[in-house]
Amino acid sequence: MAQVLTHSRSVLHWSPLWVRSMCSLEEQARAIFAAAVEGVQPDSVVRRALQRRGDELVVSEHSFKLCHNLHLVGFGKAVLGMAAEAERIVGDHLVQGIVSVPHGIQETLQRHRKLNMLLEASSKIKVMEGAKHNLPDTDAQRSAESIWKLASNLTERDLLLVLISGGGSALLPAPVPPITLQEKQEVTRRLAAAGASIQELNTVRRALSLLKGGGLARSADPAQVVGLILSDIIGDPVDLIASGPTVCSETSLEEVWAILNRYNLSATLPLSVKEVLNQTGSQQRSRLKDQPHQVNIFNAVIGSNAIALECASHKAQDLGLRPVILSPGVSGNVQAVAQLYGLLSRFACSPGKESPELRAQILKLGAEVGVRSWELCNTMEHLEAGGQENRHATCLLAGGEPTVQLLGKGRGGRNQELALRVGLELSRAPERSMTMFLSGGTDGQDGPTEAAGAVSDGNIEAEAKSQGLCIDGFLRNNDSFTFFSSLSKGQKLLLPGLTGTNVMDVHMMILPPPTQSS
Ligand SMILES: Nc1ncnc2c1ncn2[C@@H]1O[C@H](COP(=O)(O)OP(=O)(O)OP(=O)(O)O)[C@@H](O)[C@H]1O
Ligand SMILES: O=C(O)[C@H](O)CO
Repeated sequence: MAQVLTHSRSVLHWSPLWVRSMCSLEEQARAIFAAAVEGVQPDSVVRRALQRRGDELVVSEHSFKLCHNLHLVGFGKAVLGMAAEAERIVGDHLVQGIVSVPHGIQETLQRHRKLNMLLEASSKIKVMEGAKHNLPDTDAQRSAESIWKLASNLTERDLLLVLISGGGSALLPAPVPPITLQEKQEVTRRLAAAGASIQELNTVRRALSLLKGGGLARSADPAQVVGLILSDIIGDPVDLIASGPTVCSETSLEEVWAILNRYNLSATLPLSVKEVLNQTGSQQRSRLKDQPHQVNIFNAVIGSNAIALECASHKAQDLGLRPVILSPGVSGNVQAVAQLYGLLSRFACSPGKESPELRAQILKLGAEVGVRSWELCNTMEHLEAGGQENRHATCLLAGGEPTVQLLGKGRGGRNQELALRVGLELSRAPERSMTMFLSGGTDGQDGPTEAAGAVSDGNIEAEAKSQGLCIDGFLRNNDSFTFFSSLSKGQKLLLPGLTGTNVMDVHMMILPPPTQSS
């Protein structure tokens, strides 16, 4: 492409050629995001993971005998679609099922015409809604009791298929007596408000619950348990996703107390919680009085951020781009994540000329946001090779769940804030860059907003200025949704609607070959 910037970085000087090219990059970025989400739809993940071979059910090369002995339970935001597909696959081998799903989800899926995620009228699966606002409530507790009863009545000839996805912890509350639901909820609420991570939160939840931390699988013994898990936690830790009801974990009470101490909660815990956490090993064993010596459990992660990135990568290739996957584990402060993407764009803009300082800065920032140095080195190698090859644009893909420090009172989400911050990095970079950035939540909802995320590029600061919008002000107030809604009539927002799945966020940078970008 010829010279694309005619004079300065001001919006008034971007050539029509440049604007056209950016539009098509944006369309490509949106299509790649759609492919990432499509690849982790609840029905597609179940279809890929679960096969029928005659009277056998096959999951990741493991086969289980079917003889009208299959029982199904599920809990989480995506399990309705998973259950619908599982029922289509197992047919009349299904005896009964119960799924605990978010309040209002059936009506929402109907409204969005996601009919393949709904059960047939003749379904043998009972749908129980609960956990309004993602908080465990008495409806969810009733669902948990029904699920426990179903599991406890199984025999050794039965197969229990357990469908698990994010949001499952709130949808399967079963506090250890004498802890009440309100007390358990209060402990988790206070931990979350104090800034505890999901790993810390679920470690505590496991210790206070009858069904979490393998309790559900234990209650199903001697039946064979098969857990199919759609992961919404970085690294796909099966013992922590939905607090691991099918993973018999040895929760160390020291670890639980350490977490409660870390957030200064130990002294003010309800007495019932202290009582349960102070139980001796033998008291705990008698609480789980039917605890078997060996439980037959098989767990498989069937959908994850990494799988979404793979699907995105295939789409990018189909569109003629060079896909490079950075990491599915991006975490940490959104500001640091934005800086890292800004630096990677700079790196890609100057192949062969990058300074050792730039490389060192990238490695340092990467470590702060959960990206390992081998992932960064691998990515930089690909970016260099792409620069030398000089033909195709590179599509850099990453995923995870960064965090936003909420200081303002505006409306936004971590994806929109990230897109805005990366746009600013690109706008203020010393090199002219045609990099296009996209960040989106795979569930279709970014924070308390209607959008999943947004796209941005190095033109955003000038564009905002020409429309009287001051980016720094919006950022100070965590008001990224209001910003993107106002900018160019909301054209940069990503609005896929509710997707029915959730494997955290997808980040994407499309980096044109250096001759086009500098
Ligand atoms: N005004 C805002 N600006 C930026 N981020 C925000 C804002 N308000 C909330 N958030 C962030 O949005 C996140 C919560 O939104 P969301 O419900 O999409 O999270 P989630 O982790 O994807 O939830 P789930 O996994 O249960 O779907 C929190 O990380 C919070 O910091
Ligand atoms: O349900 C939960 O615990 C969270 O979504 C993490 O899996």
